[in-house]
Amino acid sequence: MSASSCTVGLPQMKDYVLTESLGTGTYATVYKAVHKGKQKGVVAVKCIKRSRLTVSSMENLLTEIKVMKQLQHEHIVQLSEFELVHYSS
Ligand SMILES: Nc1ncnc2c1ncn2[C@@H]1O[C@H](COP(=O)(O)OP(=O)(O)OP(=O)(O)O)[C@@H](O)[C@H]1O
Repeated sequence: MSASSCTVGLPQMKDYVLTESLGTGTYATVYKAVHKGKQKGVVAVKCIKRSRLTVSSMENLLTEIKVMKQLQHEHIVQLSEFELVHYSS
């Protein structure tokens, strides 16, 4: 899959170019992205809207990240990394 050159309005990340939206959930939008260094190829980047998080949903999210980091299974998406980025939408 190739990266689109039009990324206006998409969150900017240091190591990834976000190319298109894949879907939106309660707290986040998930984008297709390409690793700039090409080592990781095409990935899904989940961008969580901080303004939508309550204290308890933030705690749930941190627990989810902790658990996802430990899971390794062929039928479960592998969490690669977690990064805190500020952007205006
Ligand atoms: N790894 C992925 N690859 C491709 N698309 C994805 C991936 N993860 C999520 N998506 C898409 O993005 C959407 C939003 O995902 P997200 O995890 O934010 O919410 P959800 O779990 O679907 O819903 P909710 O948070 O409301 O329970 C999904 O419904 C799916 O369409």
